[in-house]
Amino acid sequence: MLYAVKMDVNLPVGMDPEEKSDALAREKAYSQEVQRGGEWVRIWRCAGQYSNLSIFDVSGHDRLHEILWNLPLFPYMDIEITPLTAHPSDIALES
Ligand SMILES: O=C(O)CC1=CCC(=O)O1
Repeated sequence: MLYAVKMDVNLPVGMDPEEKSDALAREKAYSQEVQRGGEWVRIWRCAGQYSNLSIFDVSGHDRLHEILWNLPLFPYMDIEITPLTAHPSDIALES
């Protein structure tokens, strides 16, 4: 199943700099590991926001939840999930 996921990151203003850089490094490593596995298809920065918009291709809700729950920055995120289905006007689906 395909999902569009928007993650808004809200790091605490007074976060310890070492804790912050450690969390960011772990976030990147974890994200890239899931990307290399093929389930995290793309990630974009939302221009002008500390947010990303990502596409996931996973087995279902439970697997998506597991991936997101394990993000090191999960405690600092607001997450909006949109399950995707085929659009009848998508020329990519023409045969
Ligand atoms: O958008 C961000 O900076 C948060 C994030 C999610 C995965 C990643 O590598 O960074």
